[in-house]
Amino acid sequence: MKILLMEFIGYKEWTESLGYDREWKIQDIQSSIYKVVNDEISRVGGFALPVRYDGLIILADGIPNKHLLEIYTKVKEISPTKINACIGYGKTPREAEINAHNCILNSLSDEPKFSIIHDENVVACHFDYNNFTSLTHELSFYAAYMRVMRLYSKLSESIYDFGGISQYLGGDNMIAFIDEDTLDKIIKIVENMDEIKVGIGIGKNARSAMAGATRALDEIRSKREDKWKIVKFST
Ligand SMILES: Nc1nc2c(ncn2[C@@H]2O[C@H](COP(=O)(O)OP(=O)(O)OP(=O)(O)O)[C@@H](O)[C@H]2O)c(=O)[nH]1
Repeated sequence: MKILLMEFIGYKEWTESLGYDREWKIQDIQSSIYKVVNDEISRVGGFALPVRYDGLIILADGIPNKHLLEIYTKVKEISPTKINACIGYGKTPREAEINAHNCILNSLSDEPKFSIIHDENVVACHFDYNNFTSLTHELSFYAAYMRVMRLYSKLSESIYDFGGISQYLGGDNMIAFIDEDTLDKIIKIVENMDEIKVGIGIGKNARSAMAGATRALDEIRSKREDKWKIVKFST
Protein backbone atom coordinates (compact mmCIF):
# COMPACT_ATOMS: atom_id res chain seq x y z
CA MET A 1 0.00 0.00 0.00
CA LYS A 2 1.37 3.43 -0.97
CA ILE A 3 0.33 6.71 0.62
CA LEU A 4 1.36 10.23 -0.34
CA LEU A 5 1.22 12.40 2.75
CA MET A 6 1.35 16.18 2.42
CA GLU A 7 1.81 18.39 5.48
CA PHE A 8 0.94 22.10 5.42
CA ILE A 9 3.86 23.54 7.41
CA GLY A 10 2.95 26.22 9.97
CA TYR A 11 -0.79 25.78 9.48
CA LYS A 12 -1.57 26.88 13.05
CA GLU A 13 0.38 30.11 12.61
CA TRP A 14 -1.35 30.74 9.26
CA THR A 15 -4.79 30.32 10.82
CA GLU A 16 -3.90 32.65 13.69
CA SER A 17 -2.66 35.25 11.20
CA LEU A 18 -6.24 35.58 9.95
CA GLY A 19 -7.47 37.24 13.14
CA TYR A 20 -10.47 36.29 15.28
CA ASP A 21 -13.05 36.54 12.51
CA ARG A 22 -11.29 33.72 10.71
CA GLU A 23 -13.23 30.46 10.81
CA TRP A 24 -15.27 31.31 7.69
CA LYS A 25 -12.06 32.24 5.83
CA ILE A 26 -10.37 28.99 6.92
CA GLN A 27 -13.38 26.92 5.77
CA ASP A 28 -13.45 28.84 2.48
CA ILE A 29 -9.76 28.33 1.73
CA GLN A 30 -9.81 24.69 2.89
CA SER A 31 -12.76 23.84 0.63
CA SER A 32 -11.14 25.49 -2.38
CA ILE A 33 -7.89 23.58 -1.74
CA TYR A 34 -9.81 20.31 -1.30
CA LYS A 35 -11.74 20.93 -4.54
CA VAL A 36 -8.48 21.34 -6.48
CA VAL A 37 -6.94 18.29 -4.79
CA ASN A 38 -10.07 16.19 -5.41
CA ASP A 39 -10.22 17.21 -9.10
CA GLU A 40 -6.51 16.62 -9.68
CA ILE A 41 -6.20 13.32 -7.80
CA SER A 42 -9.43 11.85 -9.25
CA ARG A 43 -8.19 12.68 -12.75
CA VAL A 44 -5.22 10.32 -12.23
CA GLY A 45 -7.19 7.66 -10.33
CA GLY A 46 -6.37 8.46 -6.73
CA PHE A 47 -8.39 9.57 -3.72
CA ALA A 48 -7.57 12.09 -1.01
CA LEU A 49 -8.98 11.33 2.44
CA PRO A 50 -10.22 14.66 3.89
CA VAL A 51 -9.50 13.47 7.44
CA ARG A 52 -7.94 16.84 8.28
CA TYR A 53 -7.10 20.08 6.50
CA ASP A 54 -3.54 20.71 7.60
CA GLY A 55 -2.48 17.61 5.77
CA LEU A 56 -3.57 15.38 2.90
CA ILE A 57 -3.62 11.57 2.96
CA ILE A 58 -3.62 10.44 -0.67
CA LEU A 59 -4.02 6.81 -1.76
CA ALA A 60 -1.23 6.62 -4.32
CA ASP A 61 -1.16 3.03 -5.58
CA GLY A 62 -1.47 2.84 -9.37
CA ILE A 63 -0.44 6.48 -9.86
CA PRO A 64 2.93 7.22 -11.51
CA ASN A 65 5.26 9.43 -9.46
CA LYS A 66 5.23 12.06 -12.20
CA HIS A 67 1.49 12.54 -11.65
CA LEU A 68 2.00 12.65 -7.88
CA LEU A 69 4.66 15.33 -8.37
CA GLU A 70 2.26 17.33 -10.58
CA ILE A 71 -0.35 17.23 -7.79
CA TYR A 72 2.24 18.24 -5.20
CA THR A 73 3.23 21.20 -7.42
CA LYS A 74 -0.41 22.21 -7.90
CA VAL A 75 -1.18 22.05 -4.17
CA LYS A 76 2.02 23.97 -3.40
CA GLU A 77 0.84 26.74 -5.75
CA ILE A 78 -2.51 27.19 -3.97
CA SER A 79 -1.44 26.39 -0.41
CA PRO A 80 -1.35 29.23 2.15
CA THR A 81 1.76 27.63 3.67
CA LYS A 82 4.86 25.70 2.61
CA ILE A 83 4.30 21.98 2.09
CA ASN A 84 6.23 18.90 3.11
CA ALA A 85 5.51 15.66 1.24
CA CYS A 86 6.57 12.03 1.47
CA ILE A 87 5.43 8.74 -0.01
CA GLY A 88 5.22 5.92 2.50
CA TYR A 89 4.90 2.20 1.86
CA GLY A 90 3.42 -0.41 4.17
CA LYS A 91 1.72 -3.80 4.05
CA THR A 92 -1.36 -2.03 5.43
CA PRO A 93 -2.64 1.52 4.85
CA ARG A 94 -1.98 2.21 8.54
CA GLU A 95 1.71 1.26 8.17
CA ALA A 96 2.02 3.23 4.93
CA GLU A 97 0.64 6.39 6.55
CA ILE A 98 2.87 5.99 9.63
CA ASN A 99 5.93 5.51 7.41
CA ALA A 100 5.05 8.55 5.31
CA HIS A 101 4.58 10.55 8.52
CA ASN A 102 7.96 9.40 9.89
CA CYS A 103 9.56 10.41 6.59
CA ILE A 104 8.08 13.91 6.97
CA LEU A 105 9.19 14.13 10.63
CA ASN A 106 12.75 13.16 9.67
CA SER A 107 12.99 15.33 6.55
CA LEU A 108 15.45 18.20 6.78
CA SER A 109 14.10 20.14 3.80
CA ASP A 110 10.68 20.81 2.28
CA GLU A 111 11.77 19.09 -0.92
CA PRO A 112 9.29 16.24 -1.68
CA LYS A 113 10.58 12.74 -0.99
CA PHE A 114 9.00 10.53 -3.69
CA SER A 115 10.81 7.22 -3.65
CA ILE A 116 9.91 4.72 -6.39
CA ILE A 117 7.66 2.11 -4.79
CA HIS A 118 5.89 -0.78 -6.54
CA ASP A 119 2.10 -0.61 -6.91
CA GLU A 120 -0.36 -2.98 -5.28
CA ASN A 121 -4.13 -3.45 -5.62
CA VAL A 122 -6.31 -1.06 -3.66
CA VAL A 123 -9.17 -2.50 -1.59
CA ALA A 124 -11.99 -0.05 -0.80
CA CYS A 125 -14.86 -0.90 1.58
CA HIS A 126 -17.92 1.35 1.20
CA PHE A 127 -20.08 0.95 4.33
CA ASP A 128 -23.70 1.97 4.14
CA TYR A 129 -26.34 2.17 6.89
CA ASN A 130 -29.53 0.35 5.93
CA ASN A 131 -32.64 2.49 5.34
CA PHE A 132 -30.92 5.69 6.43
CA THR A 133 -33.51 7.75 4.61
CA SER A 134 -36.39 6.29 6.63
CA LEU A 135 -34.33 6.54 9.84
CA THR A 136 -33.83 10.23 9.07
CA HIS A 137 -37.58 10.75 8.58
CA GLU A 138 -38.22 8.85 11.84
CA LEU A 139 -35.69 10.80 13.91
CA SER A 140 -34.33 14.01 12.36
CA PHE A 141 -31.36 14.89 10.15
CA TYR A 142 -29.07 15.47 13.10
CA ALA A 143 -30.29 12.55 15.26
CA ALA A 144 -29.79 10.16 12.32
CA TYR A 145 -26.31 11.61 11.76
CA MET A 146 -25.48 11.03 15.45
CA ARG A 147 -26.73 7.44 15.23
CA VAL A 148 -24.47 6.71 12.25
CA MET A 149 -21.45 8.50 13.69
CA ARG A 150 -21.63 6.47 16.93
CA LEU A 151 -21.64 3.26 14.92
CA TYR A 152 -18.93 4.34 12.46
CA SER A 153 -16.64 5.56 15.21
CA LYS A 154 -16.61 2.04 16.76
CA LEU A 155 -16.25 0.46 13.30
CA SER A 156 -13.33 2.72 12.34
CA GLU A 157 -11.51 1.72 15.57
CA SER A 158 -11.79 -1.98 14.62
CA ILE A 159 -10.71 -1.25 11.05
CA TYR A 160 -7.65 0.67 12.32
CA ASP A 161 -6.81 -2.27 14.59
CA PHE A 162 -6.69 -4.40 11.41
CA GLY A 163 -4.43 -1.83 9.70
CA GLY A 164 -7.12 -0.08 7.67
CA ILE A 165 -7.86 3.64 7.48
CA SER A 166 -11.37 5.03 7.08
CA GLN A 167 -13.25 8.26 6.46
CA TYR A 168 -16.86 9.35 6.90
CA LEU A 169 -18.15 10.59 3.52
CA GLY A 170 -21.45 12.14 4.57
CA GLY A 171 -24.98 10.74 4.75
CA ASP A 172 -24.70 7.16 5.93
CA ASN A 173 -21.47 6.44 4.07
CA MET A 174 -18.04 5.53 5.30
CA ILE A 175 -15.12 4.40 3.15
CA ALA A 176 -12.24 2.28 4.42
CA PHE A 177 -9.07 1.17 2.67
CA ILE A 178 -7.64 -2.13 3.86
CA ASP A 179 -5.03 -4.73 3.06
CA GLU A 180 -6.48 -7.59 0.98
CA ASP A 181 -5.48 -10.07 3.73
CA THR A 182 -7.91 -8.49 6.20
CA LEU A 183 -10.97 -8.84 3.95
CA ASP A 184 -12.29 -11.77 5.98
CA LYS A 185 -12.12 -9.74 9.22
CA ILE A 186 -14.16 -6.91 7.68
CA ILE A 187 -16.74 -9.36 6.31
CA LYS A 188 -17.02 -11.05 9.73
CA ILE A 189 -17.69 -7.69 11.44
CA VAL A 190 -20.40 -6.72 8.93
CA GLU A 191 -22.06 -10.14 9.15
CA ASN A 192 -22.44 -9.54 12.89
CA MET A 193 -23.91 -6.02 12.56
CA ASP A 194 -27.59 -5.78 11.59
CA GLU A 195 -27.60 -2.12 10.61
CA ILE A 196 -25.01 -2.01 7.83
CA LYS A 197 -23.93 -3.50 4.54
CA VAL A 198 -20.62 -3.11 2.72
CA GLY A 199 -19.68 -2.95 -0.94
CA ILE A 200 -16.04 -3.95 -1.46
CA GLY A 201 -14.08 -2.92 -4.55
CA ILE A 202 -10.65 -4.12 -5.66
CA GLY A 203 -8.86 -2.03 -8.27
CA LYS A 204 -5.49 -0.92 -9.59
CA ASN A 205 -6.02 2.47 -7.95
CA ALA A 206 -8.27 4.07 -5.33
CA ARG A 207 -10.77 5.50 -7.84
CA SER A 208 -11.31 2.11 -9.51
CA ALA A 209 -11.57 0.35 -6.15
CA MET A 210 -14.17 2.90 -4.95
CA ALA A 211 -16.19 2.54 -8.16
CA GLY A 212 -16.16 -1.22 -7.61
CA ALA A 213 -17.31 -0.77 -4.01
CA THR A 214 -20.21 1.46 -5.10
CA ARG A 215 -21.21 -1.04 -7.79
CA ALA A 216 -21.08 -3.84 -5.19
CA LEU A 217 -23.43 -1.80 -2.96
CA ASP A 218 -25.86 -1.33 -5.85
CA GLU A 219 -25.81 -5.08 -6.50
CA ILE A 220 -26.62 -5.71 -2.82
CA ARG A 221 -29.53 -3.25 -3.05
CA SER A 222 -30.88 -4.93 -6.20
CA LYS A 223 -31.72 -8.16 -4.33
CA ARG A 224 -31.35 -7.23 -0.62
CA GLU A 225 -30.18 -10.75 0.21
CA ASP A 226 -26.51 -10.10 0.96
CA LYS A 227 -24.74 -7.95 3.53
CA TRP A 228 -21.52 -7.76 1.50
CA LYS A 229 -20.28 -8.16 -2.07
CA ILE A 230 -16.87 -7.87 -3.73
CA VAL A 231 -16.38 -6.37 -7.22
CA LYS A 232 -13.03 -6.30 -9.02
CA PHE A 233 -13.03 -3.09 -11.08
CA SER A 234 -10.58 -2.89 -13.94
CA THR A 235 -10.78 0.49 -15.64
N1 LIG B 1 -20.96 10.15 -0.07
C1 LIG B 1 -21.93 9.43 -0.64
N2 LIG B 1 -23.22 9.61 -0.24
C2 LIG B 1 -24.15 8.83 -0.83
C3 LIG B 1 -23.86 7.87 -1.82
N3 LIG B 1 -25.03 7.25 -2.19
C4 LIG B 1 -26.01 7.82 -1.44
N4 LIG B 1 -25.48 8.77 -0.64
C5 LIG B 1 -26.19 9.57 0.36
O1 LIG B 1 -26.40 8.70 1.50
C6 LIG B 1 -27.69 8.94 2.08
C7 LIG B 1 -28.53 7.68 2.10
O2 LIG B 1 -28.58 7.17 0.77
P1 LIG B 1 -28.83 5.59 0.60
O3 LIG B 1 -27.87 4.83 1.45
O4 LIG B 1 -28.82 5.29 -0.84
O5 LIG B 1 -30.33 5.45 1.16
P2 LIG B 1 -30.90 4.44 2.27
O6 LIG B 1 -32.16 5.00 2.76
O7 LIG B 1 -29.86 4.14 3.31
O8 LIG B 1 -31.22 3.15 1.43
P3 LIG B 1 -30.38 1.79 1.38
O9 LIG B 1 -28.93 2.12 1.52
O10 LIG B 1 -30.70 1.26 0.03
O11 LIG B 1 -30.86 0.92 2.49
C8 LIG B 1 -28.33 10.02 1.22
O12 LIG B 1 -28.05 11.25 1.90
C9 LIG B 1 -27.55 9.99 -0.08
O13 LIG B 1 -27.48 11.25 -0.68
C10 LIG B 1 -22.50 7.72 -2.20
O14 LIG B 1 -22.13 6.90 -3.05
N5 LIG B 1 -21.58 8.51 -1.58
